[in-house]
Amino acid sequence: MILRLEMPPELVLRSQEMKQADAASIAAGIPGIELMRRAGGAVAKAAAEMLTKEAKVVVAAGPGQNGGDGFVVATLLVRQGHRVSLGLLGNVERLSGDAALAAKDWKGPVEAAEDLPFPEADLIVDALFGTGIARDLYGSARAAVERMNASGRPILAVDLPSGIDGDTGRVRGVAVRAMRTVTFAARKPCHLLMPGRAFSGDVEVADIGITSKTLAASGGKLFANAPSLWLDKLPRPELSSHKYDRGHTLVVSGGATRTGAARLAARAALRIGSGLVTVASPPEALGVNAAQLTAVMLRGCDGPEGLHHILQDVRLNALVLGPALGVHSGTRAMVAVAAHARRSLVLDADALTSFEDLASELHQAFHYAPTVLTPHDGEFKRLFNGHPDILDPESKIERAHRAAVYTGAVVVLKGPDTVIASPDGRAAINENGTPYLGTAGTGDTLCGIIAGLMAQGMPPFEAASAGVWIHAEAGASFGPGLIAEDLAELVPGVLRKLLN
Ligand SMILES: NC(=O)C1=CN([C@@H]2O[C@H](COP(=O)(O)OP(=O)(O)OC[C@H]3O[C@@H](n4cnc5c(N)ncnc54)[C@H](OP(=O)(O)O)[C@@H]3O)[C@@H](O)[C@H]2O)[C@H](O)CC1
Ligand SMILES: [K+]
Repeated sequence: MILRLEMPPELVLRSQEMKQADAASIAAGIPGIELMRRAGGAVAKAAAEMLTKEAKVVVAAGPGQNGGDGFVVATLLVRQGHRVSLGLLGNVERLSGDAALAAKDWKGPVEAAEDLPFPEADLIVDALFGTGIARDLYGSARAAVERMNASGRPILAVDLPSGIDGDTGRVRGVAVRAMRTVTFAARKPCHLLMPGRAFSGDVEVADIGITSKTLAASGGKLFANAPSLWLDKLPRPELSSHKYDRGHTLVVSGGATRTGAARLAARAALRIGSGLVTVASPPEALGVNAAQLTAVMLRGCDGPEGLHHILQDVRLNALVLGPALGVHSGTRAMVAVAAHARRSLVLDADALTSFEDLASELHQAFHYAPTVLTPHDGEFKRLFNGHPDILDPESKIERAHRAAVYTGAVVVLKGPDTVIASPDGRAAINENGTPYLGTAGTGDTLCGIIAGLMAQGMPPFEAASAGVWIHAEAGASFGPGLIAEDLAELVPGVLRKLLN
């Protein structure tokens, strides 16, 4: 992993934002047809890398500008000596704008997409649909995609695989399974969100002359989660700093038979650099915890009143609440005490599901307590049951964003494509997840990492984004056989790569 500090965060643009960037570039003097020629040129270059001379390329073009790109690709590949057949969904007279201009450059026959010989192709170029897909594919559009996939031949997708929704990554009925995708100027959410990420294959971003300034003016709040987004805010211990400078994380433990989650979170908080870590344990679990803790300290904590008493110590500046606390009013009362204590909070598991059907109690509840919620899909659905305005959006980014605005907390909506959303509109999509993290207790470890970063002063959005990335990187560095107990011990290796 080569980390260059000067690398700016990678912007991800939604379809509408991309259209604005297009228009701004055209207004700044780059004709649309020139953008299309550059886009097609980038695809043709990628295709040529995948082909031997004389190879047979089959280009499937659609009725819009994505199809226009396809005409450009076909024209260029013929000039490079390849055998190219092009089929169009719809008829060429109905093409408009730049696509019509691109079609004029194509000197070969325009076949019907339905008749294209996909099985004979050395390479199929998918230029049916891009960001303009407006509904589920049906009829001849659906048939073309199904025949492309059935051919078993390698497919190079233009901008994004046809049938994938650019903003949500969802399959609109059926979608092309591409080996490779060439997109333009910036990646779209579908290249990072599942299943769009899987359908896109290897994604290459081609520079077609749209400046980063134009992109930032058109988008600017959606990012790929990577060190470039938060490395500048990652705590770096100074020689002079001592443990009290690096915060004090408090993890509230469950009852005598449910204490492991708190210890996993506590160990992770220590490993990520929290100066001190304490487990607040119910009296009946003190013995169990004491027998298994060393550098992590231990205090008795009897319910919400006990927590209120402990929090008189203002040095306790970050809390983890939730894992194994139980789904009941006592847990809700603990959350209320923590929120009023104005410390950094990470709420997970039972601290979330205790508010099932009571999400209104979390409405704007965290103004004074920098808070991160870390639900997986199931917990999210239970927590916001009865809030269709939050649950309904098809976009995972939109759901997480609305939950963040509603609660006032940063929301980490976990999955293979975890989305981190802030109430201020920023969001990041994580893509270094590994299936090996799907084992008991890894969520507890993530809570500890995020809380430990906030204990050291990292703001909640950056702490959550960095925590998700570091957590996944640690899991991926271990691979098969990973169990939650391994994760915290793998954090130092990831920190070394980040901080050296
Ligand atoms: N800077 C850039 O990113 C550039 C992008 N380019 C390419 O432009 C496309 C976006 O082009 P657009 O025309 O907006 O959209 P599409 O080509 O993806 O498709 C729209 C047409 O498809 C029809 N449509 C939509 N859904 C369906 C469906 N389910 N079944 C059948 N037909 C469908 C739609 O017709 P309507 O009936 O909905 O009006 C449109 O005709 C982008 O992806 C890039 O590839 C530029 O070329 C270069 C710069
Ligand atoms: K496409």
